[in-house]
Amino acid sequence: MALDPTIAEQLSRARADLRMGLPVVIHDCCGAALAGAAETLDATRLADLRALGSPHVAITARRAETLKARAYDGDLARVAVPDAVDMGWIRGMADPANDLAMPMKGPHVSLRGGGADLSRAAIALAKSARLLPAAVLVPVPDGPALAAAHGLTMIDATAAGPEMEAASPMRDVISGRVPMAVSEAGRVHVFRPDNGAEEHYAVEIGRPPRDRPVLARLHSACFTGDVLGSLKCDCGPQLRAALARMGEDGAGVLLYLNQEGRGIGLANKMRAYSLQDQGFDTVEANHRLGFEDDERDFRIGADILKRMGFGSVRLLTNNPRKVTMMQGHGVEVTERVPLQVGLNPLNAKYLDTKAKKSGHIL
Ligand SMILES: Nc1nc2c(ncn2[C@@H]2O[C@H](COP(=O)(O)OP(=O)(O)OP(=O)(O)O)[C@@H](O)[C@H]2O)c(=O)[nH]1
Ligand SMILES: [Zn+2]
Repeated sequence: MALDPTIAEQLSRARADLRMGLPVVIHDCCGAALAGAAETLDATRLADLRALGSPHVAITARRAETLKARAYDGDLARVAVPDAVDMGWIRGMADPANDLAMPMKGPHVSLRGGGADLSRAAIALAKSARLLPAAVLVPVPDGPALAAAHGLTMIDATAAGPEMEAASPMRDVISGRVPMAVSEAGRVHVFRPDNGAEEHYAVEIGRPPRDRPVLARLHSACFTGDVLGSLKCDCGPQLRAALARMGEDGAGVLLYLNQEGRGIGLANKMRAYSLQDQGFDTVEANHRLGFEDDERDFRIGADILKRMGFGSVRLLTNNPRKVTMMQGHGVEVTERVPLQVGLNPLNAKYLDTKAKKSGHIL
């Protein structure tokens, strides 16, 4: 029936559940598990999980490396939750905040064999909910019965994998005129993905012709830099310089993509900042949290540009990866236009790390 939620809709519900601390049922051909996010599960719900069997905590191989836990499943590790531990232990497995002050005591017992697909889906869900990429799972004999009995969201891991990998169709919801300091001919377009994820915005300056390369900027949201004027990064000055340049030229398009913290969300970015205060650089901090260096989905930017009718761009960026990604997703980059602004004593090391480890051109 058309009223039945699609897998994309079920995943969106599951993200909301996990953010609230409510476990979800994940199943595939071979079994089922009850899964909660390590960040949000509480003691009562952990007790509920324990009443059903022996839980394990699933963490990414990046996080496992820091904890010295064996990642037998390649990209992830499933670590048995000892009987005597409480939620503090589970949070310690997921959150590196106290790694240095109070290291987690091993040895950690990693599970081996038996398949890790349900754990993989649970980590991917936690990550896409912008939580720490770690989940607590307990195998259950009859997933559908458990979900029905308690009104829990149920996810088919086999369908969820490809759905989470796929780019969600984006709707052009509305646009409105916004006169701006850099140009009175400003217009903001709002794009909404079908899968219930964040909206993204396109700021169009003037009326750039669609049949010629447009001056374009893909700007990833940075609340601290864009709004607060943080000196830890160069985002605020880059945002303003890009808009100013488009204003001077009389035409351009700036995509404001809600991919805060290179796609890990503001809470996780603040966790990364705390680690940076402990001496780790921007890339190491992401890894200790269990993330990759850059978790952004660059297809979103390419899709929005194409939907607006732009097939080729002069891209304002210092990041060669953005150029490759645009080309790979059907947007021709006729020129990379450097955007080097906002260097200050407090972000010099950060920019140096981006040049050395992430290939940015200084
Ligand atoms: N995870 C994480 N994200 C950060 C950090 N500092 C800034 N960001 C985010 O990084 C994104 C900006 O990415 P950058 O790498 O500065 O720039 P870029 O967009 O890849 O490249 P340019 O086009 O040259 O600016 C924004 O989403 C910021 O919120 C940090 O230390 N850790
Ligand atoms: Zn920033």
